Amino acid sequence: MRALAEEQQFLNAAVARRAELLAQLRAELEVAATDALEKARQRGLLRQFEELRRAGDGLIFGRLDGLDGAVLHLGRAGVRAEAEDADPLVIDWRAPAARPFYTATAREPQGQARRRHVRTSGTVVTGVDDEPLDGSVDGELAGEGALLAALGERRTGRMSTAIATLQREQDEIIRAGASGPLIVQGGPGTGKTVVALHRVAYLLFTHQQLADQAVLVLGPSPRFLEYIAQVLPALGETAVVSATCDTLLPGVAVTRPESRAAAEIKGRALWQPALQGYVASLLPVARELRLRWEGEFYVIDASTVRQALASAVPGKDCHRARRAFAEQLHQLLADAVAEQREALLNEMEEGFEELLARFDRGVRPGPGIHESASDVDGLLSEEEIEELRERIAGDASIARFVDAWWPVGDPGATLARFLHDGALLSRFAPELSAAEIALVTAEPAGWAPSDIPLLDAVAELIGEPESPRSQADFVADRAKAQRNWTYGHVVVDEAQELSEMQWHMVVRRCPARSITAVGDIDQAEASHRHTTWAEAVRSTLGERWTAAELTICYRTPREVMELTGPVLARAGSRNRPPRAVRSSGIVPWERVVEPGEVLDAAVRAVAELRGRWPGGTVGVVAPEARVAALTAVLPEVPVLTAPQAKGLEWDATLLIDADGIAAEPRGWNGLYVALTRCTQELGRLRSFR
Ligand SMILES: Nc1ncnc2c1ncn2[C@@H]1O[C@H](COP(=O)(O)OP(=O)(O)OP(=O)(O)O)[C@@H](O)[C@H]1O
Repeated sequence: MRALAEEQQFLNAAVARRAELLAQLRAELEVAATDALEKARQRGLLRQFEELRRAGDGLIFGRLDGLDGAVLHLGRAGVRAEAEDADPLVIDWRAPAARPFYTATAREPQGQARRRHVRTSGTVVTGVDDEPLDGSVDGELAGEGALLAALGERRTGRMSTAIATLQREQDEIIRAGASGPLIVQGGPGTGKTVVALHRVAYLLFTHQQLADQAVLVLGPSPRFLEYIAQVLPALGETAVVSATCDTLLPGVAVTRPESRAAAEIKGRALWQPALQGYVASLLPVARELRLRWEGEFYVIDASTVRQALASAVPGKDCHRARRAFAEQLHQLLADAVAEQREALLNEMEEGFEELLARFDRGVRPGPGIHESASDVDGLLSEEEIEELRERIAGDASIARFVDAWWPVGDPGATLARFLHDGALLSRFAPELSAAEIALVTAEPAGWAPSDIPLLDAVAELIGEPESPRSQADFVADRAKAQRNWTYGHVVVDEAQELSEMQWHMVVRRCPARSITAVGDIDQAEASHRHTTWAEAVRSTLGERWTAAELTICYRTPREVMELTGPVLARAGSRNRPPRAVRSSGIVPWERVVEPGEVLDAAVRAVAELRGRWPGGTVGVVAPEARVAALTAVLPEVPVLTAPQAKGLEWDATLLIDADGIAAEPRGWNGLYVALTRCTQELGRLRSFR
């Protein structure tokens, strides 16, 4: 009771101080910014304001009592004390000082005597959980009571934050350095998504420059992005773009499905060199160029053109190479004009002194151009040649000449032509068999998911014409609008699904390779053939990545996890399912029904589950062939295939026709996913076929 009153008193003070700070920030933000510096400051203030505004819920959630008597309160955002030089009233959960809250144990107390979880509802403290770190209790979990309470809560269908109950192995990944790729393997329910999103919040807090570069979060499906949507703003982050691999290219949408065979072929890394070769073959071949300038023809010989191409092309995309070549051509033409004039003058000098004198007067430079030797001998000075070059560079007919000689296609048309031409495919992708080429060329028009990374690769090779950049206020909007935006960090969830070409697309978005990928290689459902992370990333990251692992399953109760071992083995995995942290006390059940009774039995079972989990969620997972019929009779619950259920969770799952799921492509992996979606209860319906 004393503890509750003590924390209530502290929370009251924090609430009052937050209100004060919000009022101060609001007043500062009302003053219009005049210069760039002031605007940058205002953006910082706005960020602080937003963070503090959102921190109303969870203003404090924890407290550390040091062995030295020091007391620290932790919250969703930092709250400054009134006195300038005083310690903060509440420290942000991402600050280094907050770390022992997640990592201190009885064995390694890190200078702490006690960890306290403070539960609040709005501005009222509803409970405290004390955990002494003096060795009197030695649990594996940090704040076990609070964690189990959080895990036992009803699922709302939207993901919630876990800042109060993050565990040590999760915290280590969240706060890991971000200078290179980190791949996190974790079985179902081990908190991979939790870790990925909290890591984004942590990195943005710790590395302020990331707020200007934006962070990209890639998820497997729009449904999944919706599921996690409110977690990041709740964590206080706005500089984040979330997308799926299919929606990464501005203005491009997937318009058709595809076969697994086609997706597998088009996901292979071989397309990267194949597309490079094909796009390079579209470069113009050096030849003599005849250009017209102010009524005269000028000739640039083939070897000069070859040299200009050789210096313009390497290391550049087509648009940039063409711009570099055009610049050289402008100079070459200006020089040719000057030379021709010199030759003409020489000729004239020989026989027509009088004419020369008149001509010389005629080309006298205009105001602003310095007198130079040319006025004396009729030659063009360097300044005049420069002025001439500028006129050539700005001339529309010269630009048209370059465009016609060096046409740069649009990425979509370029890729479509390539994919539908068997001769080109066998020339540039010799690894493909005749049957594979036939399959690719027979694909209909329009973009399938596996075309998007190819399109991205071609777009990168071709580059962008010069166009104005988005001026949107928020960095996330600017990043989203620009295909070749360089992100400060990329997080990939369900990364096991990525094909090699999709991995290329990810790396292109962050050439510095500040990437965190989380996934479970055993839940892979996509058509590629990887069974290890090393295989999946060999073509993009090589050996240069760090591995981390999550080993504890927070979601699925022990009773259900016990069913998963044999399924995982049938999926061909050498891994063991993660260890479940808790038991629900509910034994998974199974009913066997006649084939004609599946729909009725499903309706009855869902009604029972919904009755048993009021205020919670129920999800149904079934083989694809059964989804439509089940959806028709179960309009109130999601009915999904195993791949669609990936990453989601419900209080109770009804699994229909496990054998049917196992018989689908990569079906045992799918069944492993389906079994592990529930937080409380698993029911199964089986029918004889
Ligand atoms: N430290 C934690 N505190 C509270 N809840 C947690 C914690 N870690 C994980 N959870 C909860 O456990 C569940 C599973 O987490 P999450 O979805 O991140 O797992 P996952 O590894 O991505 O699972 P899957 O691979 O099956 O999609 C979620 O409900 C999440 O909120």
